Amino acid sequence: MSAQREMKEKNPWHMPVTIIITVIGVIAIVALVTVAVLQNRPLPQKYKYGIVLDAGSSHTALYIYEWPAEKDNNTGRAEQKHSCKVKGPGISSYASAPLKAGESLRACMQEAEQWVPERRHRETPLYLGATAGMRLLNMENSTASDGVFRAVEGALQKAPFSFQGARILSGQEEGAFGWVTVNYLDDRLKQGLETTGALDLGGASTQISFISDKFDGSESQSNSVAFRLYGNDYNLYTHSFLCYGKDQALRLTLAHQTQSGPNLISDPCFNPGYSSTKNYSAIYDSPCVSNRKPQGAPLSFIQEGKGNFLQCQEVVKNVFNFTHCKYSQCSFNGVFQPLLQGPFGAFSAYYFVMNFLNLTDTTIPLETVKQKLASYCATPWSQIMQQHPDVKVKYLAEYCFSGTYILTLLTEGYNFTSESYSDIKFIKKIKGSDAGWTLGYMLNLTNMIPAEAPDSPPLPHAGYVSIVTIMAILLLILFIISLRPLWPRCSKQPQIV
Ligand SMILES: Nc1ccn([C@@H]2O[C@H](COP(=O)(O)OP(=O)(O)OP(=O)(O)O)[C@@H](O)[C@H]2O)c(=O)n1
Ligand SMILES: [Ca+2]
Repeated sequence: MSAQREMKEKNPWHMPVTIIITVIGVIAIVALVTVAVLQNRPLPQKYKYGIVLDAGSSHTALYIYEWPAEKDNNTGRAEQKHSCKVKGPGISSYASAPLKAGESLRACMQEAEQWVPERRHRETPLYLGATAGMRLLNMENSTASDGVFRAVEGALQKAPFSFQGARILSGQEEGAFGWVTVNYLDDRLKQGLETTGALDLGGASTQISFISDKFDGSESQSNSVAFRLYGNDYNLYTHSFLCYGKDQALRLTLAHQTQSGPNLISDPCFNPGYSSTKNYSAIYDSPCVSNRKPQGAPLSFIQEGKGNFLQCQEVVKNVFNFTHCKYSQCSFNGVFQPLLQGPFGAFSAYYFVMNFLNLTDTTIPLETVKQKLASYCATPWSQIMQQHPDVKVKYLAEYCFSGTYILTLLTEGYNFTSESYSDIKFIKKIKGSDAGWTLGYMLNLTNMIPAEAPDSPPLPHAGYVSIVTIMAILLLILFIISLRPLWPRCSKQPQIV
């Protein structure tokens, strides 16, 4: 008993000095880790916002983007926080009542005031970009398009945001910014990965944009856009076909079918049993077809559906001109196009139409897709209406035409084959943000994509915390080992009998 007590007394771990040193050591290490971790902890997130109005030919939509405030041009990604569809038609339809174009935006602007925190309102940039509808109106009647711009500018200046102007995007910009959006959202630009081509189908124009290894811009400079993004150089091929959006293309096919000014056309692109009276002046009231209006045509004609996909395809082919090409290769209408290089993301009306037709799966062979579309086109109009009571009749009536137009544009126009068709993905959103030109447009105007790769901290925060903790534990172990001379030597000592 007394030997045991003696040993206890000699055990340095029971000596006050050792205990104090150990406690101080442990406290110092815990304090070191805590301070290091807290000091370098990411600051609480603050967000910035940007608003873009997409004034398309068929409608206007407002998009609100949000991104972490400290990381504008670094690692944070801008994301779509909210979107609002403006009620009514596109702003170009208000040519004769421009003030109404401004008024139409009010409801969505009020929504934007709710979605962007009030303290950020004044610094939030607001842009309006108009596309093919306003391009056509400007060609047709520039006074009217100026009037529409004045009215929408007046309405947007009243908003509490930092209005940065309303303008018409060039076709090149529309194509290029759509491509930037898709690749930015997929994180392909920052990581320097292989990029995705962008296919955008609107109501009045359509864009195709992709990187082709065979394209350096020299063969057709008007189709070339050069970028330096995150330290990588890109030479993008892009083309916008004005009048080849879905609605204008329908006018082109109707113009083709009404060349001789008949009272009745039997239209293979509409379901059997569909019948509608249309005004000649309404069809030809667009610079895309105005010069083709037949002389002495009656006021109106009756369009009757025949529902024949193959015949519809023949009618649609007529809107593409393949007779001339001054380059090594062309898509159509004498426009240069390098060899297709996928993958591709196809959005806007490509998605709306193919999604309605249940044909977004491109792993299905192209022949099967055509058969399914043929069977949709042959379905009686009464049955289609019965099956889709909630779909707008205008859209519903046009899906056979639209599906046929999309397949014809892709295969005959752009030269997609049965194999390369599967390189296309019909998409609406990427990681919660709509595919379209608006995000790319805002990123460009706010300089949010740097030309050079941003400097990033050598270690992410989690890695930093782990290393500091491991080092501190190692120090503690070292410290304990350094106290070894003071360790009790009793337990393993041979017993002397
Ligand atoms: N559920 C829907 C929604 C739209 N559409 C069609 O899709 C086209 C509009 O596509 P969108 O990308 O919104 O065109 P805009 O941006 O308005 O036109 P643009 O880009 O040419 O200016 C219109 O023809 C419209 O009839 C459709 O078929 N089904
Ligand atoms: Ca559009």
